[in-house]
Amino acid sequence: MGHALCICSRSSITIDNKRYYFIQKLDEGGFSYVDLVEGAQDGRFYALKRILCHDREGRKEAQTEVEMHRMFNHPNILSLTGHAVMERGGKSEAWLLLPYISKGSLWSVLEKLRDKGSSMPESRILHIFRGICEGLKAIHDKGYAHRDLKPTNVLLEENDKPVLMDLGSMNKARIEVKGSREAMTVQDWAAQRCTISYRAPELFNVESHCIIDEKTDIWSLGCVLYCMMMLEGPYDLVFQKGDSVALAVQNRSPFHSHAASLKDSRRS
Ligand SMILES: Nc1ncnc2c1ncn2[C@@H]1O[C@H](COP(=O)(O)OP(=O)(O)OP(=O)(O)O)[C@@H](O)[C@H]1O
Repeated sequence: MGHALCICSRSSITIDNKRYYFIQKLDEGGFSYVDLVEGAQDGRFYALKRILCHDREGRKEAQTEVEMHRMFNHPNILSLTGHAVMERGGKSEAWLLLPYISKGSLWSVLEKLRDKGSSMPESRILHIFRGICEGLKAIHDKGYAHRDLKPTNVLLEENDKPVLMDLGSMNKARIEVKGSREAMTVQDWAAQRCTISYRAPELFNVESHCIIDEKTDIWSLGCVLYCMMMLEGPYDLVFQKGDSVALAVQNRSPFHSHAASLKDSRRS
């Protein structure tokens, strides 16, 4: 575990005895802030993800995210350069130092194409999709599932190599549900940690006696492929219109619901 962290000046931090300069804010996730920092020694850029831990459970979750990164050494899974825990005024933050991927997320690339009225060529879709599959396979081969695969959680390197990120929702692939209380716990967890428009149907209404496994990722993978082809996810419109994604996912095929929503939005 990382240690020896201090704030040396307003604009620099030290992790594992190495100093990093703050450059700019990059993004804000649902559970974290991400800043761009530069290594004082190596001159490289890194993304510093600061996860706010409100309680012991939050600290445990952040620690799990660190362990998930450490479990993999795969070209399609984001590696972890360093890690530290910062305690301030009774609150704690877990800091994850990650290699900075300058091209940003797959979603930002798709958004730009959509804004230009362009599309992604099939060969490019297949190249990116293959890399995502390889990263996912590495996770599944170790008996884990990502659980929050979506275009904003795939970073693209300059050569379009996809890198899976945000391992904060990852857990053991096989979850045996025994009884209604356990089913509700899994369902509530999924509602918090698995993005609604990419969430597999079995996580919306978890049955009292069932096995949840890595197939949840395969559902999300299909939604990501759809998004690369259509420049929006199959349930994005349903979500934007405020309709029930849970119903759309469980009762209708995505293509059907997407086509219906498109028709509706054209009518209005
Ligand atoms: N290594 C990186 N290189 C470049 N950008 C990054 C990197 N890590 C994170 N980001 C940016 O920060 C955003 C938020 O990061 P991340 O998804 O890990 O946070 P989160 O709090 O778990 O977010 P979410 O609510 O989407 O689950 C990403 O969508 C991406 O734009």
